[in-house]
Amino acid sequence: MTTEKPHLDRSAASLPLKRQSKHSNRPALLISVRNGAEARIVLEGGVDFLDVKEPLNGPLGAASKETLNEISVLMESAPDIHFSAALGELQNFQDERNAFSLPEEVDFVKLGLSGCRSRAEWESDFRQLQSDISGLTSRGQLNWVAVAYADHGTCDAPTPDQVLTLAIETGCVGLLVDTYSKNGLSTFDFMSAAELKRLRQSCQSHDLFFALAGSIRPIHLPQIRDVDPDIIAVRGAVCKTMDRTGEISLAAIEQFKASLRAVAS
Ligand SMILES: O=C[C@H](O)COP(=O)(O)O
Repeated sequence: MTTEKPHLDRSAASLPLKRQSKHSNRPALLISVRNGAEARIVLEGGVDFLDVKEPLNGPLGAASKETLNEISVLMESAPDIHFSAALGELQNFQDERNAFSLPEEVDFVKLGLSGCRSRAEWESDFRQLQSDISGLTSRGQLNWVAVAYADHGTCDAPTPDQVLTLAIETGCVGLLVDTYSKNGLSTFDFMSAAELKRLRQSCQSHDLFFALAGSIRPIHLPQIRDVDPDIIAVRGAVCKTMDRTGEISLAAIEQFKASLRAVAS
């Protein structure tokens, strides 16, 4: 079992978070969990960001209020680990709005933009939602992460460049590139390392962090080293049999972290 100390200080979540992990010569690690049992395993394995989502509800499927509350209690004893929550897709949020609740321990939120590209008002809807959610939470400030889908063409989402512009204009703290269709294809099946690197550089010049997800596997780590993201975000890679709808395993976390260290060294 690794006892590696998480190296991001949640008290510094107000940023600049970008490049905080660089002294360790590897990107920060985000792992998405779906319940308290998985959160315990991830906290034991060591992580920089604990993210909560329900994979059966979509790539950024929101978890239930009960799950978020259960994990919030665990996060009280992990003050140096960032806590993020997926809120689902902007196009569905109105339906879910009445049931919406966010524990105040959550530092980062992310929302998908599938179905938005062909809607003229998607940017104003995003802004409106940011402001509505601030009003619905007891937190004074939430850190928003804009999500670009590498397979935007298959889910009618804005392009990564359009999402980056939105992120800059709406005060997001970071940009996450992920995949919408969790069907075995990875971000690298849709975008080259050079394209991702260019996005990372644009993020850097606008003081945004750049996070990379999308069925990332150890085989992608050499390309990822080239891209040099601030954060690598995974779920499937640390699940038993690498099935993101399955259970997270401590052995898989340790193996993935060992691969990360090997590529970084
Ligand atoms: O936020 C990141 C996602 O949970 C990544 O999930 P995945 O590795 O199964 O594509």
